[in-house]
Amino acid sequence: MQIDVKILDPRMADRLPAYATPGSAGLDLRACLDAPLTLPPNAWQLVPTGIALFIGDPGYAALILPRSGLGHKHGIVLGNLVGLIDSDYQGQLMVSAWNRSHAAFTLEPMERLAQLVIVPVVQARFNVVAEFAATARGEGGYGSTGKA
Ligand SMILES: O=c1ccn([C@H]2C[C@H](O)[C@@H](COP(=O)(O)OP(=O)(O)OP(=O)(O)O)O2)c(=O)[nH]1
Ligand SMILES: [Mg+2]
Repeated sequence: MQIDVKILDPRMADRLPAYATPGSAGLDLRACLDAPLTLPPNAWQLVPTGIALFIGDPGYAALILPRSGLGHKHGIVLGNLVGLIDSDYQGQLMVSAWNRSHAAFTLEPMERLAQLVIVPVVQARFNVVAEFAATARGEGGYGSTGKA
């Protein structure tokens, strides 16, 4: 599929998100910063990416996810845990960078900070009923099927 993109910071012109390998699901997003940004332990900050996407089709959305290496090795994850980009959003993609570790971490300008995944979406309509059709599970949850 094709998605319209705006380059909001000229430095992004030759750094547009790209799939690193033919099988990649994620597109890396960069920290479009003018200077290094140090996040003390347990600090978070909204980081611009320098680009805007317009997905345009309500049958799709984008998710912003942490990068595994940064998250596991340095504790740099997302302040909102997962970012959800609506198909009608046209503003700059922003990444809430959260340093959940006990050590300060410095983000360098243009460093790959997080990743974006395009996903299909179903918009549901609700049908109000008094009773649901019976199922084997019914209202059972939270371990109701046993341990083994
Ligand atoms: O990590 C994120 C999460 C969201 N957004 C943008 C795109 C999204 O479409 C919009 C709104 O996000 P969301 O609906 O999750 O936030 P909200 O707090 O419910 O704001 P709103 O009232 O604008 O819907 O903000 C980002 O740029 N980065
Ligand atoms: Mg919202």
